[in-house]
Amino acid sequence: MSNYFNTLPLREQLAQLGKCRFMHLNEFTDGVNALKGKKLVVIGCGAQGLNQGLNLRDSGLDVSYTLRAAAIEEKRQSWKNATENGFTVGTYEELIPTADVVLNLTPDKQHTSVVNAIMPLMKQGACLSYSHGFNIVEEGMKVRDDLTVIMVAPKCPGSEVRAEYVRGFGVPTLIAVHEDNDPKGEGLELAKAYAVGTGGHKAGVLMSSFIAEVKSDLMGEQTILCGMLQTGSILCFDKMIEEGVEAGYASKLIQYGWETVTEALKYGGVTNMMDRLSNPAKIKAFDLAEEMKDIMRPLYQKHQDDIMTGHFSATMMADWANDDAELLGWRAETAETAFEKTPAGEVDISEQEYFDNGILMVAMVKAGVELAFETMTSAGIIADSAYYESLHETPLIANTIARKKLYEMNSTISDTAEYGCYLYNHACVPLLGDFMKNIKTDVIGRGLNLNDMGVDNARLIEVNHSLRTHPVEDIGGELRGYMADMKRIV
Ligand SMILES: NC(=O)C1=CN([C@@H]2O[C@H](COP(=O)(O)OP(=O)(O)OC[C@H]3O[C@@H](n4cnc5c(N)ncnc54)[C@H](OP(=O)(O)O)[C@@H]3O)[C@@H](O)[C@H]2O)C=CC1
Ligand SMILES: CC[C@](O)(C(C)=O)C(=O)O
Ligand SMILES: [Mg+2]
Ligand SMILES: [Mg+2]
Repeated sequence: MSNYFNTLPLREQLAQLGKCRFMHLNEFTDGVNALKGKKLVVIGCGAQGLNQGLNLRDSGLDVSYTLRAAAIEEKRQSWKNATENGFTVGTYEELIPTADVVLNLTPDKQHTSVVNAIMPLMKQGACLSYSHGFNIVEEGMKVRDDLTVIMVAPKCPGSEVRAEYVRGFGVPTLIAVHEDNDPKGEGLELAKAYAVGTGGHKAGVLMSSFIAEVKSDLMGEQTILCGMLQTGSILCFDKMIEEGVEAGYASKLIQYGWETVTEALKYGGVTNMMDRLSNPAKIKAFDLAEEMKDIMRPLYQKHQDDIMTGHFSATMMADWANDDAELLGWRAETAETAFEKTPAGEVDISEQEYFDNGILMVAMVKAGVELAFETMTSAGIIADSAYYESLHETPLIANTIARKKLYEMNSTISDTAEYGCYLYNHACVPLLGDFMKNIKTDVIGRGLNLNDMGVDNARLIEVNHSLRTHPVEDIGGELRGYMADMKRIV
């Protein structure tokens, strides 16, 4: 097996990267019909497996779980997740031969061995589905010619896939059919029905390609979504402690601050998040973000370049072959950071105070979202997809930090995202070292404390214009518009 993307001619690589079309609700009038009466067998019952399975069953589909033998014998957490929710659980030999659709929801590292184990057991003409295309695109997995291969990738953590469905809505989802494996031409109909079953069609479905999904998903998770929030948490906390801010206050400001400031992002993009600041604070955050964008741009470009060339996947796979030594080392190191070990204090922080005393955090979110979006789109990722992988998903990841800090974020996301997050963090903390030397508590911890809130009109107009005309705001306004429309329909 070798990197599939790298085997394609350039024009085909570009065509696949640029494949992305927002699908309208009227393209889903057939609902889950293409999957009705079919047997869906999910492999793995973790973050995505459990939550997607619950939604698909509630949408009237026949869902059961197959787990590796040891998980069943030892009644592991995955076995408990499935059985306690009333699902049938069986071994590969018992369930895979009965499946019309096999949903591979095991960690990416396991895909080659899992797919090789189940392929000989799969029915002639059945369908194999993924929620992330790493195995196909980066490892070059070849799937039996008679099998249809699709992808249905929710653009959010598994917990939100379920929570949004229960609220009567869904999460934006990217679907794709592997062009080498669509023998009966039914891949798209199956993927659409699956997206309806998870509720994704209500929030927005992008019809894309395995390649575009992998190259954008990896980029988002490594940089703004997880890497930047981890780096920002560590740097902001350490700075506040160095400057004498009370530790419990500093811990709380960060743990809940990301969630609060990105809630504004969710409703009205970067513009609305920045509008929550006073005029002098907005100009300060804007300048800090511009400075950080200049410092971090080469790092964002390196991550995107390494993802495109396959350097990133080769590096991570080398770690897989080395018993995850780097991943486990970084995980242990994160658990020992001062931010992680300092509990949030019993102190009240109002919603507005998170903005006023977290100007640097707002600037970090702005810089990270814009850089990730700019870097992805300049590499050929379509704006809709880049928006979901930068701005849209940031609040969903911030929610996990509010629950249980970086531990919760890194255990909720996939192992692939966790590895990329640490990789980014290791490069970004030293990169921002000199910048952080000039940071004081006026922008993190205590606020500007100005007697005169006046600003120069011309400068404010310039800043507002720059915020409102950034391309992430254009596509964001359009896509959030679809989501608001659909919320009214539900
Ligand atoms: N985490 C997320 O929110 C997102 C994940 N994805 C993608 O979804 C897929 C699943 O990821 P995620 O939900 O994070 O995975 P998890 O780590 O949460 O769950 C993995 C499940 O697979 C089982 N498993 C692990 N190793 C094996 C193995 N060798 N053979 C069989 N089963 C195994 C585990 O059970 P046990 O160990 O008990 O056998 C567990 O039930 C990945 O492709 C990921 O990239 C996509 C979008 C978001
Ligand atoms: C952001 C990380 C993610 O891509 C996701 C939840 O979408 C993952 O792989 O977990
Ligand atoms: Mg993702
Ligand atoms: Mg991912």
